Amino acid sequence: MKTQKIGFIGGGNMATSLISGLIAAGHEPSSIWVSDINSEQLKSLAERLKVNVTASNETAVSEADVVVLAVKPQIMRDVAKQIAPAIQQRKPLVVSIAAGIGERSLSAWLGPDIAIVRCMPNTPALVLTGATALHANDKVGAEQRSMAENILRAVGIALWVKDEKELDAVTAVSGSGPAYYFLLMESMEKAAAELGLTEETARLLVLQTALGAAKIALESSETPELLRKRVTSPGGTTQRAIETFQQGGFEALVSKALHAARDRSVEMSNQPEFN
Ligand SMILES: NC(=O)C1=CN([C@@H]2O[C@H](COP(=O)(O)OP(=O)(O)OC[C@H]3O[C@@H](n4cnc5c(N)ncnc54)[C@H](O)[C@@H]3O)[C@@H](O)[C@H]2O)C=CC1
Ligand SMILES: O=C(O)[C@@H]1CCC=N1
Repeated sequence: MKTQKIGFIGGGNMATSLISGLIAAGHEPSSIWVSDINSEQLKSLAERLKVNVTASNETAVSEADVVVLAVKPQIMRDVAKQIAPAIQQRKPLVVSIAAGIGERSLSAWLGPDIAIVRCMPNTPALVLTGATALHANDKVGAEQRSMAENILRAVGIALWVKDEKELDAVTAVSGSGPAYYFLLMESMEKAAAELGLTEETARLLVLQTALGAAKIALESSETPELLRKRVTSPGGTTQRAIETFQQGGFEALVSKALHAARDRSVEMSNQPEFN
């Protein structure tokens, strides 16, 4: 894997996370190419990460065994059509991280017989704690599957899903998920301030508690429900808070929010510009 040449089309937030992770995992910066229309972004990537940069998407493709499409979904069609001749010539593995763009659309834009892996990463990739789900089209061979998996594994966990449709649920759970936890952190910090704690104390207690809860849940063989019950002394403070959450419809609201995100993902993939 370490000798694979990887071309990133788009060098923004997610691409920068992936590239940082790949380099931290031992991938040679000299075998990574990044193209972007933003010259400042390219300059910063070249200086900080010592990767090859270019303003030409075709050049990034022509150097690569794996091409990672990391531009916004809204411009994916134009970018894919622009690089299609270079892709057809080289036939690299194409890995797309764009939300809502289906393999059928990518395949139509890039031309026939292209091995495509579509995936949904999340922003904790930036701190090497990402969660990504991947799906491969029927042109992807075993070696290419492990190439794609290795790229995403460099920034966290990577799991395959059988059906491309599952990526809509994945988007609702882990793609958007960091924002849900941030919302809970924001709300807890505000409430802690109302209870008289300083901003700094509130922030540190909320963040360390989130980290501790995630760590204990990951390291324990017990379910979150059981772990919650362990914190909840009968008749105590936690019980009072949990009852307040449940009386306010917390679980139903979480379910409604995830369904709404999943439905939006489906809706986005049906938009004319995504097809
Ligand atoms: N931010 C998130 O939480 C997640 C984002 N994604 C997906 O990752 C992709 C990238 O998102 P971000 O990195 O957050 O966006 P970003 O805006 O930080 O990066 C996109 C980059 O593409 C560049 N670009 C624009 N037009 C271009 C062109 N014609 N050719 C080459 N480069 C061009 C921009 O200058 C920018 O640097 C999106 O498709 C998004 O759906 C996936 C999972 C999570
Ligand atoms: O909000 C969005 O549409 C993208 C997909 C997952 C995270 N951000």
